[in-house]
Amino acid sequence: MAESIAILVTGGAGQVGAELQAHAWPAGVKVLAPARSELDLTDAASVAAWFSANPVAAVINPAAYTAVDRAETEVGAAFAANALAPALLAEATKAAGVPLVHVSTDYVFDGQGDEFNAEDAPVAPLGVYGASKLAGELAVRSGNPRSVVVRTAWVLSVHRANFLKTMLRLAGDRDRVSVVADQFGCPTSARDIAQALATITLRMMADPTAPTGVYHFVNAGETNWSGLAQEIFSQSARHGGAFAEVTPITTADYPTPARRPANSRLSTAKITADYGVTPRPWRDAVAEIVEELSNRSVAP
Ligand SMILES: NC(=O)C1=CN([C@@H]2O[C@H](COP(=O)(O)OP(=O)(O)OC[C@H]3O[C@@H](n4cnc5c(N)ncnc54)[C@H](OP(=O)(O)O)[C@@H]3O)[C@@H](O)[C@H]2O)C=CC1
Ligand SMILES: Cc1cn([C@H]2C[C@H](O)[C@@H](COP(=O)(O)OP(=O)(O)O[C@H]3O[C@@H](C)C(=O)[C@@H](O)[C@H]3O)O2)c(=O)[nH]c1=O
Ligand SMILES: [Mg+2]
Repeated sequence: MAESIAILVTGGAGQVGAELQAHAWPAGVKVLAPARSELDLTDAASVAAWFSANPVAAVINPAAYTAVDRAETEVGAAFAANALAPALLAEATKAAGVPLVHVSTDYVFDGQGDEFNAEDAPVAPLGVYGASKLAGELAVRSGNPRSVVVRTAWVLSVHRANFLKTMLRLAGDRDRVSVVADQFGCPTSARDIAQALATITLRMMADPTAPTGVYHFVNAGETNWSGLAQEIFSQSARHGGAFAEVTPITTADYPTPARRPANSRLSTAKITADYGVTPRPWRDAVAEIVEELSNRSVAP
């Protein structure tokens, strides 16, 4: 039997990391998802030791510090995970001669205008999280030219904490939820991102001349957080789950430590053209996640 090929997936307990582990990889591909205790991404010695003990054919890096508001005060932790760790992974993958596929965010943009942002639109993060993720992008691109940075946005899944699960929890004990209606973007299933990352990674492993650089991947269409909340509740109600009326409010009505972009829309034309990845509508992704959560909450 042929030996299997290993891929390192960081942040395996996160939303995207969990979906990458659950992904149906081709026979012969094995995913390694070490715990923090085995691989400390922010420690150069730990990263070097792990790579010398574990030969891999590619690295996918969804690990990140994702607490947007807390990052405003935990600047060191945000930059360690979001900028230093990608720099160390870029160095290690460059030395090993293998591709690095890194995950970034719409929060690198300041959210001017109302167009779908292309990959080369000017970046200007509004907060520490976005600034740390931008530093990570630059470290990846300069540290390993055989790399792809995939920016995504508004990630939803059955895993961990995310906006969808927060809304269902809030609806469990109140009839009405106030949600901002002046920040626009594209909700995205962590499962769909994992699929896109797998497609890119396998192609890069097979073809050293595969396209590199920055790509956007989000589900198709657009909404605002208030519209997303309404869709979550109407899907949930269909399954007999929690429901709340949504009161649309402005950003000014919902003060937070970190500023967020008013326009987070991302254009996906480039990933479709170069990698043949075509996102499904965001409502289909929401429906799948709400259904999966509602099946779980039904006692067997
Ligand atoms: N969530 C979102 O809405 C969006 C996310 N993104 C990006 O997508 C990627 C995936 O996000 P998502 O899956 O939601 O993230 P999660 O917050 O769900 O998971 C992040 C994972 O990274 C791990 N991690 C954090 N810091 C470190 C560290 N220093 N060393 C090792 N592991 C670490 C966490 O470990 P632990 O389990 O111990 O906490 C966790 O498993 C990230 O790069 C994020 O910036 C982009 C746009 C939107
Ligand atoms: C819980 C809640 C949030 N909101 C607002 C706050 C914010 O503007 C918006 C979304 O709330 P969140 O806390 O999910 O937002 P946030 O954590 O900023 O989500 C971001 O996470 C990072 C990691 C990313 O990379 C981004 O793409 C984006 O998904 O909704 C309300 O208006 N009402 C509410 O009851
Ligand atoms: Mg949040």
